Order: sequence, then structure tokens, then C-alpha cells
Amino acid sequence: MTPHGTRAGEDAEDLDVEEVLALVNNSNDLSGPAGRAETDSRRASGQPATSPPPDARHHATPWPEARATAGRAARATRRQPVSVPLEAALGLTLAAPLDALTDLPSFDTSAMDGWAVAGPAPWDVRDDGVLAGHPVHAPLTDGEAVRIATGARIPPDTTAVLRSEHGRTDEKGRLYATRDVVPGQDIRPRGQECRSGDQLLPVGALVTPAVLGLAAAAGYDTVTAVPRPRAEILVLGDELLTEGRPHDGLIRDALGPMLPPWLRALGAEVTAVRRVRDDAGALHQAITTSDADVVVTTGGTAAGPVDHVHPTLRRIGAELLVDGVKVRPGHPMLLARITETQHLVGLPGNPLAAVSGLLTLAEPLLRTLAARPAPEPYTLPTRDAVHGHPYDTRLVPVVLRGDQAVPLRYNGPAMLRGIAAADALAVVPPGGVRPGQEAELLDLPWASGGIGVCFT
Ligand SMILES: Nc1nc2c(c(=O)[nH]1)N[C@H]1C(S)=C(S)[C@@H](COP(=O)(O)OP(=O)(O)OC[C@H]3O[C@@H](n4cnc5c(N)ncnc54)[C@H](O)[C@@H]3O)O[C@H]1N2
Ligand code: MOO
Repeated sequence: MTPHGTRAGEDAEDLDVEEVLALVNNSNDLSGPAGRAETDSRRASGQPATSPPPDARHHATPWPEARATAGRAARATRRQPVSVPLEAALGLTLAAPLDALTDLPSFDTSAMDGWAVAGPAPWDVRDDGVLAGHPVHAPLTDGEAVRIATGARIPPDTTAVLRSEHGRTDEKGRLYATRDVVPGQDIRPRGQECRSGDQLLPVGALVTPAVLGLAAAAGYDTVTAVPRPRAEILVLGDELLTEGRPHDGLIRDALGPMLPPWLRALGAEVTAVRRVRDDAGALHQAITTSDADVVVTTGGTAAGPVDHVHPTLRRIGAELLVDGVKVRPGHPMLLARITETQHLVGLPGNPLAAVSGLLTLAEPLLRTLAARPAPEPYTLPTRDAVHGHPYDTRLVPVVLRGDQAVPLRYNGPAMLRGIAAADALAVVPPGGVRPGQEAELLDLPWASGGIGVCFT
């Protein structure tokens, strides 16, 4: 069982994601300005949630603001902490403090292979020995020694542990030390690392492989954590093939294979990947029957004859939080609140535009739902000049070489060749960057070396 630590009189089980996030990320002002306040006041006034009229859609959101809005969007969503077996907890955020369930070490322990000795040398060595995992041994009396292994319990009344390389026996089998013996040497006293009840890690800590080890050592079988947000992927497009080579105007679905592991790396549990034909009724059915925290659609965000995402969101009365972003590629991306507890991220169909939507909208949204801390922003000089868009931010695949970001070719919206070789995306402001100019970088989950590399 997992204990329920308390914080200032609160039951940890009552902590919701918002509180955990506040603890994880308390230096950021996440209370947020416009978007949230506007949403809340609209709700409070009882007005129906509606998308803006079509003629307002060209008022795309600036890229930094779109990310901030996505990061704030889920803050009001209450998600109850869950008890998770250690083997399933990697990458989650602790929703209760990790308090030691035992002293560590939980008994006086030998730090070395050698002898437990009592009193001054020489010592008569007992016939038996003490191994790790053995129960308590009979007390030693002065002048006695017993062979002992690293990790074994120290017999009562032991003065010190003599390492095997620091002892020699005479012809009568008596043991001598070849250097001074300091009382207590090479004994790890019970409670040296912690006492039962000590807080080992606070609420908000990320469960890393090391945390799993610490939790196990401290007696845990489960930890109390923020659950992984559940994401369902709806792949739209009648032109998509799931196998073989493109033919007769049909193309391979590149997003079906790419999105599930990417979303997992961003902290989501992917519950399903469903292919939805270009039919408004089918899309309506798929969205309204989903029980995922986040529905991710691909394609159908623009204004073509079979682009059904906007009309469907209007039909269900979804609240459009972001409707188009001033970013290239990916400008038709969108974020909507479809129920009190569910969001929809609409990724454009062009594959690199979809990646842009993942990093712009899905990443901050999932991060908030999972109560993960925001990555520290960082910049590097770009080796080469990168053309900018006149008004919009560009996201350009780069490889990191030394302390420089090297822009890659094949960075068009429909291309994956650049991103497949990349370490990061460079954020290129309107107007572009000159050679040697610093640009912000968004690490790709597998290149960052962070917990995200664990595609569990
Ligand atoms: N009149 C306008 N047309 C378009 C605009 C615009 O502003 N005005 N924006 C363009 C941009 S930019 C993008 S990006 C796309 C976004 O289109 P949709 O989200 O509606 O996506 P689709 O039309 O369904 O597909 C676009 C493109 O991507 C291919 N695709 C779709 N899904 C997949 C997939 N799973 N794997 C691989 N490729 C996929 C699809 O076949 C199309 O070629 O709109 C532009 N048009
Ligand atoms: O979003 Mo589109 O793919 O910019 O070019």
C-alpha cells in the first residue's frame, strides 16, 4: 500500500493536478491572462461556448501566446491522483510526497567484506559467518570476530568491521589488523540515509529510474502520482493507405505511425488510433463518443470541401481556444475545449505541420495535464542564416553540432526528411536569423536525454 503523505493538513489524495503543477512550476505565472479569464466569464455568464465566426479565423494567435494558452487550458481540469505500481510509474509526477516507510539502512550494515570484530586485537574467529539476508546473529564478546559480507547485519556489540585486505591470521588462527581499527569503521548505522517518515521527495517530483529505485528501497510497491493523460488519435483522410507504396493518387499515412510514440514521449497514454473517413457524421460520432482527455485529429483543419473539423466543433458547441497560429508550417492548427474535461488538438494534415502542432499545442497541454515541469528554454547560435516569414514564427529542423544549431533542408510542410534527421526545432522569429544569431530551440523528445526518451 502507498501511504498518503500530508501537506499542511491536506490529504494528498485531495491534491489535484492544478495544485501539483503549482508546486512543480511555482516560478511560472500560470494563472494566465486573457484566454482563461475570458473562458471563465463566458461560462459564468451562461453563454453557450461557440467558435468565432468564420471571418474571424484569420486572426491567428501569435506562436508564444498559443503555447501559453495550451499550457493554461487544462489547469481547471481536476484529475484525481492514482496509485500506480512502480513498474508503471516511470515518467509520472508524484502527487504525494515520497516519505520513507522504513529507516535506511533498516539495520546496522557492514559496508565491506571482512570481519566484524569486538574489542582490541587479536580476535578469535568464529567458525560460522554472516551473510547478507541472514537474520540477527549472536552478540560478539570482546576478543571475538566473525566473517561478514557486505550488506550483512552487524552482530550486536561489534566494535568495527575489518576489511578482508586489512586482516591477517597467525598459525593459531587468531586475527590481527594490519592498520589501526577505528570504532565504527565500515559500519553503516541504521537510519544513516533516512529515518522512517522522513520526506525523501516532494509532491511534483518526476518519477525517474532513480526515483523508482529509491521508492523500492524505501519500501514502496506503488506510488501516488498524477495519472497519464489519455489521448485518442483520429486520423482523417480518404487518401491514406496503411501499407504498401503510394499509388493512384493515394499516399501512405505518415501520422498514424508517428503520433502514438510521440504522444507517449510527451506523457500521454494513447488509448486508440482510429481512421475516420472524410465524412462529417463519422467525425462527429468519433469525437462525441471519445472518453479520452485529449482527442488529437490529423488533417481536415483547413477550408477544403472535406475539411470537417471546424464544422464539427461548431456543431458540438466546442470552445475554440486557439484557431490558427502565426507559425509556419502548421498555421491551421487549433485547440478546442470539447467538454468540461476534454480537449481537442487539431493537427494539420501536412506531416511537418502536424509536428509543429504537436510541439505548439499538444506538448504544453499534455504537460499541464501530467503536471510535468516546463523544460527550461534555451538558445544556441545558428550556423547558417535562416529565412524568416514576414509575420509568422517559423519552426525549422536543426541538428546540434558543438554549440551551434545547423539548419536542415527538406523542411517544407509536407516533408519529414529534415525532422527525421533532426535533434531539435529552431524557433525562427519573423524576419529570420543571421549566421551566428541565437535562436530558441525545442528539443525533440528522443534527443533531449530527458525522461521523454522512455517510450513506455
Ligand atoms: N485555401 C487554403 N488552403 C490551404 C491552406 C490555407 O490557408 N488556405 N492552408 C494549407 C496549409 S498551410 C495546410 S498545413 C493544410 C492543412 O490542411 P488540413 O489540415 O485540412 O489537411 P488535409 O487537407 O487533410 O491534408 C493536407 C495534406 O496533408 C496530407 N495528409 C493528411 N493526412 C496525412 C497523413 N496522415 N499522412 C500523410 N499525409 C497526410 C494530405 O494528403 C494533404 O496533402 O492546408 C493547406 N491548404
Ligand atoms: O501549415 Mo502548412 O503546412 O503551413 O504549410
